[in-house]
Amino acid sequence: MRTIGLGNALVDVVLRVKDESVLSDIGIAKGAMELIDKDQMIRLRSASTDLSRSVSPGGSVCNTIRAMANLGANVGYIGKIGSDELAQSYESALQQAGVEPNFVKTEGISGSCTVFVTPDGERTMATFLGPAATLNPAELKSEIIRTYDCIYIEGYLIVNEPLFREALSLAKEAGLKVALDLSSFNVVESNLAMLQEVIPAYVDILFCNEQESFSFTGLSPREAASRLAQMVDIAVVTLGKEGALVATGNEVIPIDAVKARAVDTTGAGDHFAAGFLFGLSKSATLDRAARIGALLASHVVEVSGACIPDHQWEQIKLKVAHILN
Ligand SMILES: OC[C@H]1O[C@H](O)[C@H](O)[C@@H]1O
Repeated sequence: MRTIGLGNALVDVVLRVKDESVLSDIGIAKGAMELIDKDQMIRLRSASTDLSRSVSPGGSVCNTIRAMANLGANVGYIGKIGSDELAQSYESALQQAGVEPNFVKTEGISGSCTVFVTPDGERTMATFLGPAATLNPAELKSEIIRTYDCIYIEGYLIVNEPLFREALSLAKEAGLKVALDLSSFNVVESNLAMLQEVIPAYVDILFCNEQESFSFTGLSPREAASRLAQMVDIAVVTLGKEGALVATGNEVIPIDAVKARAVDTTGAGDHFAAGFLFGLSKSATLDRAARIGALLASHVVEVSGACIPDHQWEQIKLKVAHILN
């Protein structure tokens, strides 16, 4: 199964902060993602009293696609970047991982996400979309999309409604499976009606975490998983340390988390999705695919930022092969 990702191409600047007061100072709810403009981004970064900061390629779907490529999957990515150094390093990080990049390029600085990591490891994000926000439906190339079997889209794109709708209908017309991640509880709350319309109509595989599933259904995780499985073929509700629920038809399969010493939850859901989609691409059962997801999530939460270090992949691949066999 060849999978193409579509998302906001963003460079992450991960700031470890000493307590949650930073979040109330900047007015972002813990665990949420809020959009900010360039001036706000500059102000935030210079005002932040962070304990440490690191820069790495991010963007939710891009994290998933890069991790799938590191496992050896056949994957591509569509996103829009600027003309700065960040854009160059972003593109080469993808190429190095083996992703087929399909970037639309424009003038100016690339989008970036300021990720605040509090001492409990939770991440809260302030995103300057930059060029990513201007990716438009005409820039989606159907001749590229139709060479894939599955498209993976992030819920963050809902704010760009024409693009979001065009991607869904292009993919469906071309016979691709559509996988969607709900991205953030506040994105779900602000776009509930649209999601209620498009999910049953277009989506085959839905990923969300506990908060997002609650914002969408108002139900407990297990009830939500069952409800979502009435709308899509496969619904995955991730539960952090409690593991995940995978639902299909009338069946809900609980999946244990893989124990980890979590320092930063950035990219945990993205890596769960990577492992799960990789498993499906190898015709694994839902249980095994989700166990690969849990494995990848356990690795990424042990590092700062959303990138598992290169040297860990050989060992991860052995563990994945063990799960698949
Ligand atoms: O899911 C985590 C990702 O969301 C945002 O898109 C950040 O870029 C981060 O890497």
